[in-house]
Amino acid sequence: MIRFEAVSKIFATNKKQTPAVSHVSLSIAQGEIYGIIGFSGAGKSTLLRLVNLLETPSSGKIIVGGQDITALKPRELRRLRRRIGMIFQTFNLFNARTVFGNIAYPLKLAGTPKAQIKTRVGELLRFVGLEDKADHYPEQLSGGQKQRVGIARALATSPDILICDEATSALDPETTGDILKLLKRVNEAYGITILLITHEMHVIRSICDRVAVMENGKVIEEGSVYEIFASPKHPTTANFIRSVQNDQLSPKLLETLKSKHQGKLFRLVFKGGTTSEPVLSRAARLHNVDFNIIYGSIQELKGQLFGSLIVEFQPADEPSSVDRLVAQLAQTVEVREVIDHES
Ligand SMILES: Nc1ncnc2c1ncn2[C@@H]1O[C@H](COP(=O)(O)OP(=O)(O)OP(=O)(O)O)[C@@H](O)[C@H]1O
Repeated sequence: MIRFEAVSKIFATNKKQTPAVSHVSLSIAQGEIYGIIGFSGAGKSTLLRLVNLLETPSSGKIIVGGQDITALKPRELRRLRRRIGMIFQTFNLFNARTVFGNIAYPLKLAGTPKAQIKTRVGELLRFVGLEDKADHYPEQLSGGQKQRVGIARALATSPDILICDEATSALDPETTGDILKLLKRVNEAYGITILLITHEMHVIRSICDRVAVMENGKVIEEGSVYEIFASPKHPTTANFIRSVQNDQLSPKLLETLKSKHQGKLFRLVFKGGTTSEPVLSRAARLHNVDFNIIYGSIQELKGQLFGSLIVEFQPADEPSSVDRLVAQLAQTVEVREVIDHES
């Protein structure tokens, strides 16, 4: 659906060259929700804006729906842009137009007859849950409601692709959750491919199928959300994951735990189909070791379990039983003893 082939974008200002995007190659399949994550300045916005040619690439090809868009004539480009809806962090609504007027705007531009506009806007208002707000002005709406209007407007011309530029970054956590659910519904109900950029890993975890991690204009890691969460390869990716995992011990917390617990501490990392309880309790019973789950979390991600626990093992009789337990657990989960601060 969308393919970047060795795409670069260099901004040239006052004799200074800024390579915002460097040799990026990516493929986004039809119907997928694809996330691009990175810190500020990584090049995410520039990459997103290349999809509808709000920026033109310095080199490389961008293929959308089988067409190399860098070669489009102005008229074809206008047609392409109608197939790509866009929503923004700051909503970008027209303050002087009502909610109805905002959503109707792209349809008016496309020359849609009045009666058809009325029907379509009505449908969209129902879809985003704002039927009662048609005559309100943006300043009378909350941030979440404004973004719903932004989404309805972006969907007005029935695009195949929706691109989202930090669409939830200005919203509180609860409203963020509602907007993410709405985006998921957009994807499922209309089969629209969604490409979003964010600096928040929880956004990726909530709705994306695949993710690319960007740093200094480059894609440093790419894959399914599960693969990336379960086995991050790049330290920046691991940092993003830590920001939502809440299973890392600070040196201070480790000290406190060690002073309270006499047994050995182990981190058990669960990936894929293993479940925490039966694996752990069965093995502990077999080897006559008491266990105590101290810290961590296991969660479901894309239908698979994933996460880690810090567990204390205390042998009921002989100390070597802990070694045998660890050897058995290591066949199904990753096990490592927690001795010092974990980096
Ligand atoms: N129009 C421009 N002219 C010159 N430099 C630019 C321009 N737009 C972006 N840049 C530079 O390109 C780099 C990438 O910027 P970009 O906005 O794409 O990153 P980002 O990951 O989206 O960051 P943020 O989340 O802060 O927007 C930065 O160094 C930025 O300063």
